[in-house]
Amino acid sequence: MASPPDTSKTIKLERYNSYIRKVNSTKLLNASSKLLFRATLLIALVLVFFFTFNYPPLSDTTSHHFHTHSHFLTSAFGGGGAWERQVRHSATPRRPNGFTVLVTGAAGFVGSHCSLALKKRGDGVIGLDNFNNYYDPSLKRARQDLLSQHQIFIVEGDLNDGPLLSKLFDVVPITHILHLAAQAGVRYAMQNPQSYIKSNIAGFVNLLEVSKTANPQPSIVWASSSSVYGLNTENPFSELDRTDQPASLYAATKKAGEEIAHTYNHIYGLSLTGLRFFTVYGPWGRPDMAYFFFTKDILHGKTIDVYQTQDGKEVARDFTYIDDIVKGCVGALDTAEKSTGSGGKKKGPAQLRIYNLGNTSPVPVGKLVTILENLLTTKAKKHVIKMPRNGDVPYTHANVTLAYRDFGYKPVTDLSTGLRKFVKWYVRYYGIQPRLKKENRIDNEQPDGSA
Ligand SMILES: O=C(O)[C@H]1O[C@H](OP(=O)(O)OP(=O)(O)OC[C@H]2O[C@@H](n3ccc(=O)[nH]c3=O)[C@H](O)[C@@H]2O)[C@H](O)[C@@H](O)[C@H]1O
Repeated sequence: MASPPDTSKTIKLERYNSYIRKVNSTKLLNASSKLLFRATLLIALVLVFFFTFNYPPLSDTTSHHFHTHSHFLTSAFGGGGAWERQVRHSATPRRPNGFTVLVTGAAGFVGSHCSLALKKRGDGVIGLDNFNNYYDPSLKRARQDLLSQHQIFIVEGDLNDGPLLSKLFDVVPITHILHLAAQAGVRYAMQNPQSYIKSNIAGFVNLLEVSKTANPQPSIVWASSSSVYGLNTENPFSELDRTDQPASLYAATKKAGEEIAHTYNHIYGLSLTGLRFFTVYGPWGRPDMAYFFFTKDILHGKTIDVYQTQDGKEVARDFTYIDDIVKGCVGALDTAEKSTGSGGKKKGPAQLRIYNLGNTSPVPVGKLVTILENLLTTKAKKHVIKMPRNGDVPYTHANVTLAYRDFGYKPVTDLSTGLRKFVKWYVRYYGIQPRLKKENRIDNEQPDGSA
């Protein structure tokens, strides 16, 4: 009888094979679990990276945080970009201890003149302007060209764009803000009230919101207005007077600005200086102002409306020449103390100031017209009418004692001299050659209107 097959070997072989199968499946299991683990880790890392640097912000502070990262993102990836380089080049001071000034409204009348003055003395200047069409934007573009000839870059954007403002603070260490962007114009407020709320209230608050979280906080000088004196009769107007009778929405939004400034100074320690400008005029001025459109209308033989008060008196303004205003703005910046807050909390009381910047010698509008007629050697067609109830006030007259005391503000340009410079600029800019008297002919004037 054949011996039974030696199954022990078979069993061993089977056991060995099953062992090998187990080992292989364990190896396979290990390999695939390692692969799975690495894939999970990679996905987790990608998600962490995405949500850290790209998740849309939920709030302003987040957006500030977000923009810090997004800035990090661009620079981390070497994405400094042409825009950031332009901003930095424009904002870098060229003098020891120079300022880095954000000038809002830099394509505007006062903003462009101040930007040039600050840049020429070696401060860094970065402009912000939305180039709106309240008046002919081509004039704003022409001012922009003039500034770019002096290496001043204007960022095209709106005061209400929080992320953009935060980004600017991320890109350059702004030490001062000269806040001149606003919806100006006393009479226009009756046509477009919302524009005054958007720019003069919401825009200002947005700028203050970004400033309070900046580290370090900037010192802020901003444009208030002589119109806050409204229907006051005590003159000359003093900063110590009550100012609770605004005659226009424009004036009310500027007055509100002064109260908002007090609040952000009190809570967050922002250093704030308000400047009450008195009917500023000069080369590169605003076409919506009487001295400007009177010039245009006289040259084109159009009738002009010369206002009188309700009781038939002459209407007067303390017309202030742009070069004097620029000195006032720079003086206010130079004497502005540092803000005392950081990270949205104040460490101590901060400077809060208000100054009149006027010419201290009001002139009736009729006299302004006479000066223009002489300069243009053209008789005006005048329509003398009662001042419409459109927010206008009978007169303004500035007491500038405080500005003189604190930063040596001293206006030196009378209306005749200032209007002569304005007319010289006007006829050159618009390519008009009226029958100007010899002394008014264009001679050695600089492109920016300075003699
Ligand atoms: O100090 C300010 O804070 C303001 O100044 C400026 O306002 P105003 O002083 O009203 O200047 P402006 O309009 O040039 O009228 C000049 C004179 O002409 C009279 N006027 C005006 C128009 C007209 O058709 N006829 C006329 O007689 C008119 O009654 C007035 O007496 C800025 O526009 C304003 O943004 C704000 O900055």
